[in-house]
Order: sequence, then structure tokens, then C-alpha cells
Amino acid sequence: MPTVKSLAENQSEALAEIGAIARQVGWGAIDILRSYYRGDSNEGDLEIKDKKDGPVTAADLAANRHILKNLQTALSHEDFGYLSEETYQGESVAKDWVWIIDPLDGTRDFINKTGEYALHIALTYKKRPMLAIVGIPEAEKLYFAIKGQGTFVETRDGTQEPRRVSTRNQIEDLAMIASRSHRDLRLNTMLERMPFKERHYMGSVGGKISTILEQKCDVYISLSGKTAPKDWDFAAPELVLTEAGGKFTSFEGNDLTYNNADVSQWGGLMASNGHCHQELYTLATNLLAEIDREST
Ligand SMILES: Nc1ncnc2c1ncn2[C@@H]1O[C@H](COP(=O)(O)O)[C@@H](OP(=O)(O)O)[C@H]1O
Ligand SMILES: [Mg+2]
Repeated sequence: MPTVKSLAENQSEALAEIGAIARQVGWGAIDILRSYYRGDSNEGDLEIKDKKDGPVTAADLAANRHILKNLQTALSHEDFGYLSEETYQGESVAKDWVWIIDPLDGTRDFINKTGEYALHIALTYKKRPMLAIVGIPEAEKLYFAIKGQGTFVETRDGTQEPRRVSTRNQIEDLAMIASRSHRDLRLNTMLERMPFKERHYMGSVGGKISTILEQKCDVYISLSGKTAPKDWDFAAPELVLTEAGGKFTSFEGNDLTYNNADVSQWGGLMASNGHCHQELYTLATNLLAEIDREST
């Protein structure tokens, strides 16, 4: 059984072993989400409930139970902490190694049947991601990455292929993707003023990052408003993008940290293929200042 001791002794071997466990758990959660999505779950209806930060369904909760139960069975209980969207108690977890889990990213799109939802499982060490799974149930694909070892996509039959970001390197040639449902006037105005070649909108952070890994898009931009995305929305997508050659930072160019006192990720998030990353976040920052001046 992989433990914190084995992680300290031979990190890459232990992470490879944990990665295999996490992928298996991820496929099980994909099956649960797909069966609720199709309405053929034995466990009953979707039972949609509105919470402060958006809707939650029986599918979120069932996938969450599956992930926690199986990770906790396969791994030493004392060694790892768990920060999950569905069980978050308002406090950070006092462990070095912490799993950050979103069993259903894009719940609103799941309910609205756009097919644009994902599953995120990240293992972080001292607030930074070391291992990540992003499952895309409706594509039956599972992206995974281990720090320093690249990003791969796995299909149902266990076939794995490496993934890299696109080589497009002029802002005018880039395809941008942003949220379908979390956009306010400030973000919309900023996106309109950026000279992208294409603009796309879809649900789920994992889904948007997967379009960059498939080289259909090159940039994902998000901006908090009255509310902000949370650690579980970003931790796993970050690592699968950066290990594929992309960059994932705040509008100030900083890395994000996770499992802080506040799980909200306030401010702007720039995720790109990396080739004009600094130019992109500098432009975003300048445009926001311009927009804010105009509105006062
Ligand atoms: N400005 C914001 N405020 C709060 N949550 C946000 C947000 N932008 C994105 N998110 C969260 O990020 C996830 C993906 O959002 P989107 O589909 O719009 O990209 C959703 O979470 P969940 O569906 O996991 O609850 C959503 O709640
Ligand atoms: Mg969720």
C-alpha cells in the first residue's frame, strides 16, 4: 500500500502506483456519473438541490462517496487529507498530502444535459498539485498527469497516449474558451476586447482544459465576480495542462496555491498553451483597469 513513507523514499514510484489507483477510481466515478446522466441509475433520481454556490445532485454525492471510499480503502488513512467539494467543512486540511476532489465539475451543464461535465481528482503536496486526473465522462476519456512526467489521455481499453498543447503563438491566431454560465459584464467586455481568432463557451473547467489538450483551443480565461471558483475546480485541471506544456496562473502571473484557509480562488485565471502567456495576462490586467475606469 503506498504511504507517505514510500512517497518520501521513492516519490516517482509511489506516485505511479497511486496514479494507477486514482485512474481506476476515476473510471468507477465516470460510470456512476454516466448512469445518472442517462437516468438509468439504480440509486434513484437526480434530486437537484440549490446550494449557495450552485446546484448539487444525487450524482455529485454518489460519485463523491465512491471516490472517497475507494481512495481511503486503497491508501493509508492517516497519511492523506481529503478536501472535497461535497464534504468541505470550511477549514483547510492539516496534512502535507491532500486529495482535492470535485466529483462533478459543471453540475449546471450536467443538469441541462449539454454533456459538458467532468470529474477532478488531484493529489497535492504542500498546496501544489503532484498528481491529477480529469475525467470527461461523455467522451469516455481520462486525462492524467504526474508532476514532471507529462500528460496522457487514457481510453476505456486502457490505451494511453501523450498529449501536448498547440504550437500557436500569436494572440490573433488563438482560440479562446470561457465558461458558458459564469460570466459577468466585466469578463464579457474584457473577452470581447481581446483579439482572438475564435471564441468558444462551454461548461466545466476540466472540459475546457481538455479542449486545450486536444489542441482545439489555446486559452481559457476565468474571472471571479460576486463568487469565485474553488480549489477543486482548478487543482487537477492545472496539472494536466502544465504537464502538457501549458501555463496556468493568476492575472499577476503567479502560481495558484490550494488548501488555504479560503478555498475560493479570487481574481483572474489565465490558462494557455504557454506561448504568449505573459502577454495574455498583461493584456487582461490592462483591459480590466480600462473597463473599471470607464464604469466609474
Ligand atoms: N465565478 C465563479 N463563481 C463560483 N463558482 C465558479 C465560478 N466560475 C466557475 N465556477 C465553478 O467552476 C465549475 C465550472 O464552472 P463553469 O462550468 O462555469 O466553467 C462549477 O462548479 P461545480 O459545477 O463543480 O459546482 C462552478 O460553480
Ligand atoms: Mg462540483
